[in-house]
Amino acid sequence: MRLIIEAGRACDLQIKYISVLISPGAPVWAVQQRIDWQDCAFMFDRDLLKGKRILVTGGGTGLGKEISMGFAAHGAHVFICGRRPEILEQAVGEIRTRSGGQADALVANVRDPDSIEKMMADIWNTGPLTGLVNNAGANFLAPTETLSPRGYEAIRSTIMDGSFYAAQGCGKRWIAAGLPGVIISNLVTWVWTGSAYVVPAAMAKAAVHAMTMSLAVEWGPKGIRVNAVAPGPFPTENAWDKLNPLVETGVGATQADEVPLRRFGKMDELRNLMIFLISDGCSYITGDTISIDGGHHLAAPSTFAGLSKLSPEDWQRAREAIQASTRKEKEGRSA
Ligand SMILES: CCCCCCC/C=C/C(=O)SCCNC(=O)CCNC(=O)[C@H](O)C(C)(C)COP(=O)(O)OP(=O)(O)OC[C@H]1O[C@@H](n2cnc3c(N)ncnc32)[C@H](O)[C@@H]1OP(=O)(O)O
Ligand SMILES: NC(=O)C1=CN([C@@H]2O[C@H](COP(=O)(O)OP(=O)(O)OC[C@H]3O[C@@H](n4cnc5c(N)ncnc54)[C@H](OP(=O)(O)O)[C@@H]3O)[C@@H](O)[C@H]2O)C=CC1
Repeated sequence: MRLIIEAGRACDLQIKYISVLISPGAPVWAVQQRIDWQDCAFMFDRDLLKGKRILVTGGGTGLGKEISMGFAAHGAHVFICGRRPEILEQAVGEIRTRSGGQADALVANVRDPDSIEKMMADIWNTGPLTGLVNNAGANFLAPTETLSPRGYEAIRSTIMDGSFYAAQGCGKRWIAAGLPGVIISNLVTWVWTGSAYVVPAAMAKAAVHAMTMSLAVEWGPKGIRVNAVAPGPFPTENAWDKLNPLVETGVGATQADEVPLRRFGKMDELRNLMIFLISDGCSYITGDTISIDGGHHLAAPSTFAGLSKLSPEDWQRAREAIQASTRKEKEGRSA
């Protein structure tokens, strides 16, 4: 909680500065929304994604919700999925209201291929998708020697299996119908650097990086583009609960001060890259993983290497804090 407040404070500073210019006295969230849409409107035509139908896995929270918001605001019909119906319904309401665009939610568990297949069939019943964003993710800090098979499996299956089955579900339908398509996976810069203490996530994201290059070649002749983005730190509630649960866990990966651009990423910046990559204007880019991290991974503090100073007692407290966050999430799940 402390660290979320810190991230919020860093964000507030930027927002306050701009709020003086735009709307003095407006609540911070309202100013933020107005700034977000202004920036997007300057960057792209608001009809850029008209006619597109895009699934964003894990689109009910965090980066997935923000990306979905950007697509819908540029004319796309977005579909979001996750395991918590209430969270998804809230997100759909927010996306429709803020973007003025179209959004629908489906409950699905990307760790389960049958659940993904059912979701794809349900979506295709109303028309084909034109794009997929593999965004659903799972992660928590832990010394690798303490991980149980179930802990490893939870992370690997969400990231690696989920991205594979979702890509395959779309790809096979596009190929059968002779339709083009676009796939973008949301990775992390650890695909190049690795990271201590989040080894299953670093491994699984690297696997999806390999899938990106491989499928770009296999499906390129069929008109299917496959790319990925590798963000640096963009603070979200869930990611920070799982990756920065204690005062002691504030090291390189989740800190802004060693990013060469000296700040966290902004949602608008990620949205702009995603809108570009999924649009027809980007038709000659495939097989690439594009970093969006303010130069973080090149300056080398972008991992959790600094956590080697934690004691076993610190790790126990970290584990309890992370698991309290997971328990809170689980209360809302129906899949
Ligand atoms: C340079 C960049 C900087 C920033 C990079 C940010 C990169 C971001 C990556 C992210 O993806 S952040 C996303 C965070 N959001 C989530 O993780 C949402 C989804 N999370 C979940 O579903 C859970 O948190 C889960 C634990 C991953 C899986 O849930 P599931 O219901 O399957 O789990 P459980 O039954 O609760 O646990 C399974 C297994 O895992 C063990 N475990 C859980 N927490 C810990 C821990 N902290 N340490 C060690 N082990 C843990 C748990 O004990 C279970 O194992 P068993 O005990 O049953 O053997
Ligand atoms: N925040 C950051 O700084 C960075 C994030 N990323 C990546 O961005 C993505 C989003 O992260 P972020 O927004 O921070 O975190 P969130 O936890 O907010 O997002 C993860 C989303 O995935 C969904 N999800 C998790 N497991 C499953 C599952 N089995 N089936 C369906 N949906 C699932 C969750 O919903 P539910 O639990 O309801 O199923 C949630 O909406 C992740 O892939 C992450 O690795 C990459 C680099 C940096």
